[in-house]
Amino acid sequence: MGDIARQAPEKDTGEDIYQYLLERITNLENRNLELREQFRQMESEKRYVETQKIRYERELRKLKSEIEQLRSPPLVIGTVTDVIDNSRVIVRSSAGPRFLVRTSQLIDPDLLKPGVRCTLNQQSLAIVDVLPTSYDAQIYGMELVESPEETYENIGGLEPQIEEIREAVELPLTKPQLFEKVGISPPKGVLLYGPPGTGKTLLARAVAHQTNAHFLRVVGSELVQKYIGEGARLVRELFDLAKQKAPSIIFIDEIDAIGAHRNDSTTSGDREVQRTLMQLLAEMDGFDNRGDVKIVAATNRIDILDRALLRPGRFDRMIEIPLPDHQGRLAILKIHTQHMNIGEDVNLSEVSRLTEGKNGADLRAICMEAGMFAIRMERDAVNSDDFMKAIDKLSVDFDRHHFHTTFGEMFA
Ligand SMILES: Nc1ncnc2c1ncn2[C@@H]1O[C@H](COP(=O)(O)OP(=O)(O)OP(=O)(O)O)[C@@H](O)[C@H]1O
Repeated sequence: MGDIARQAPEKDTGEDIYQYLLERITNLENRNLELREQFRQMESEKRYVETQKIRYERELRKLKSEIEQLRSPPLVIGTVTDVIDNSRVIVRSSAGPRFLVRTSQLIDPDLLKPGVRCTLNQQSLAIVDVLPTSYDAQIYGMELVESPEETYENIGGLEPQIEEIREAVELPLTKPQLFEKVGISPPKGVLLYGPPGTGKTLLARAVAHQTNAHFLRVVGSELVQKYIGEGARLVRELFDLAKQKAPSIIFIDEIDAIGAHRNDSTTSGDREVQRTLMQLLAEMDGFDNRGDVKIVAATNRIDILDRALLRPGRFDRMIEIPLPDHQGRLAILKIHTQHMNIGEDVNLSEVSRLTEGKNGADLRAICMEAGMFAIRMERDAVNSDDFMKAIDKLSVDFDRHHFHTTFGEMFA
């Protein structure tokens, strides 16, 4: 600035004025260049802030819809006992009492006949939906797969655990005569326990694949939270369906949601959980362990499980699925990169060394993210740098998620 504002020379010979103007023009040009550069930088900062804004808006929308979902009350199941007119019917709720309820205009009045099952809003008790009369596993969030595609080769590490589950679940299904000859009963239920994302579901699916069995998966928390008063009935239907589809493997994920130890069941939610657990124990007790239905359950919280579940004849075989060690992580990384175009500079052993404490699900995410970095750079092979960036990104995401969870819990 000082240069530009310099005073004109006192001696105003033509030569001096010419020099002065030339200098001034050069200074102004330099200044112009500087300002242009600053402008370019600010433009790019603006673009960066705009993309950040879009990202945060997207995240906000996602979190809002999650909150919305969490806030929407669970539905009560009922059976229509009487139809008064097009807008009013009498419904017996699954918890027992009968109500005169209104139906929404969205529901075809022809569908509402005595005996039809429907869902009711927990607060207003208005009919929200009509359930199909035929048994439909999917409405209860059950997953039924004829024979899953996962095999033991898709599991990295966990060799001793694979061996154990093969003995406890696969052998009794494929060679029951071995147990008869020796005169011992195979285990009834197998409990897989360990931190999340370590391959418990994967292992159960692989056993079902190996034995050509149907795979029936339910999530403990959904059994008791999705349809109030239905938990025990769902457990009964789950076992009926498993017998009907035998050979089959029932997989109960998050069993701690129904099998947590509690001292007093005072709230109605607790009683619901208790009823569901009692039904599960009853089904397991009335079950022939030489049959061709096997039960596998999984939990991240073995410490809170009710001891009743772990008694002989119930989940009496427990298999720990720990976080992978260096060799385990390397094996998992090899599985998840086997179809990727990996550059020669990638050292998976190094990636494994840098991902201590990560689980199988994280490692899969790192491989995918590394692939995304290569795509963004329009390369067709993934290089070492992509993996390093993916590890950094996943660690940041993990910390952010952890922060949100802890922060959320503080205000819950
Ligand atoms: N040991 C492993 N080998 C290969 N892939 C794995 C392994 N563990 C986890 N994964 C990957 O992570 C995904 C999630 O793992 P999975 O659902 O089996 O974990 P989980 O232990 O059942 O977790 P949760 O307790 O959260 O239900 C799998 O589909 C798989 O792609």
